[in-house]
Parts: sequence; C-alpha cells; structure tokens
Amino acid sequence: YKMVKGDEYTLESVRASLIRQEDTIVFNVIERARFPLNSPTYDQHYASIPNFSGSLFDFILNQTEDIQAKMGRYINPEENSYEENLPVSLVPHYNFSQFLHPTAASVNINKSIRKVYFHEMLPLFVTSKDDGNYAQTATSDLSLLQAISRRIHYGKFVAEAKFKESPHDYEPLIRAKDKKSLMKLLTVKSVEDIVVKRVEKKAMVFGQKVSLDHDVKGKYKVDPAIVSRLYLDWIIPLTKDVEVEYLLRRLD
Ligand SMILES: O=C(O)C(=O)C[C@]1(C(=O)O)C=C[C@@H](O)C=C1
Repeated sequence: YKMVKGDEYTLESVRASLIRQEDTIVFNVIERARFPLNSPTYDQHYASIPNFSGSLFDFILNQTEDIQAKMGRYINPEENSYEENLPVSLVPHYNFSQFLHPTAASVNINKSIRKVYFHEMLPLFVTSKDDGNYAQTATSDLSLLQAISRRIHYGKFVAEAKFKESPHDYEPLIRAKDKKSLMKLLTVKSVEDIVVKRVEKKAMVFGQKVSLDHDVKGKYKVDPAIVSRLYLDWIIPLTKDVEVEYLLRRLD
C-alpha cells in the first residue's frame, strides 16, 4: 500500500521520468506529422458547433479535459489542464504522494505552451496542406500537447528535488526573488546537451522505416533536427521557467 510521503522522487528518478517522457513526445510528434496542417481544425468560423464558440480543436480539448477531469486525471499533481474551471472528479481519489509544496498547483503555463505549440512548433513538422482529417488532427494535437505539458510541468518535480538537495543555496535567492540567479543555479548545461542529442537519436530510431529484408536508410518520418530543435528552443526553456516559478513560491 502506497504511503503519502513522496520520497520516491529523487533528482535521479525525476530525470529518468523526463527521459521516458521523451519517447512519448517524439512518438506523438511523428503521429501528428502523419497529417498536414489542416488549418480548418483551428478555425472557429469553420466549426460553428451548436452551443459552443470555438474551433474543432477547442471543442475536442474542452470535451476531452472535461471527461478526464471527471475521471480524476488532474488529481495527479503531475497533470496540468489547459482548460480552466473543469468539473470536479467523480471517482475515488488515489493517494498520490505529496512531494511538491502545496503552491505547486498554482503553477500552470499551459496558455503559453498552447500558443508556442501552434505558432512556432507545429508549422516546423507539418506540411501546409489540407486532407480533411480534422478530428484526427485535433486528437493528435491534444495527445502531443498533453505530453509536452506534462514534461514541462515536471519542472516542478525537478525543482523540488534540487531544492531538497541544497536548500541553503536556493533559499536566499528565493527570498530575494532573484529569478536570474535561480535560473543560473538550476541550469546544468551538460545535461541539456545530452537531452537534445538523445531526442534527435530517438527521432531517428522511432522515425525509420522498418523492413525485414534490409535496412531502409535515409528518410525519417520527421526530421530529427527539428525534434531536437523543439527541445532546445521551447521544451527545455519552458521547463526551466516552470522550475523558477515553482521555486519562487517554494517558501510561501
Ligand atoms: O535535469 C535537470 O537538471 C533539469 O533541470 C531539466 C533540464 C531539462 O529541461 O531537460 C532543465 C534544466 C537543466 O539545465 C537541465 C535539464
């Protein structure tokens, strides 16, 4: 039976989870890239859904998070919703370990993640065409957005593990609200470099054509350089923003 303690989280176990989450993200990028942009998916005027103002994507997001909230998805402190004012969970709560400081729940940067995803990330790995598969497209976007959000907000766990390892280094910076020095203190450039290289390799391995006759060389389903760029330019920097935001509230 699981204790409500949270000492199963260590910097090592948290980093191991980030590595596993790379698989989900890389695979979901490949899945989304099966479809072109399909811009009507995001067009509020195209959808005109009765009693709903928003795009097809907005509708799928809203309805999916609604049903997942009712089934308890957001009871897990590792999960953060895109929608606000979701219904309460209707099912018995599992006792998730309380590793994080209680203010963790107030750190949610999904609005920024959503903006960056649609405006900067997505256009890099889809063609600008339209094949009519709007519901499938929106569903793929949502799976990928949920995986990216989970990874970025895992920064809370990384930050807590780091804080617990050296509270005396973090406390004065938190009290001084010194974001810049906090950012510097939590940054481990060598780890970032390895992450970026590894996701590029995962994009090669997961994105190759597999054949029983011979190795199919050359073309990958998604350009591995783009996958590493997603991490370098957005996923890692946003994870670090979450770490700083979490730490700033750590002594409240
Ligand atoms: O592994 C860490 O120490 C993290 O803080 C995570 C992470 C990342 O996003 O991958 C972010 C900041 C560090 O500079 C290194 C890596």
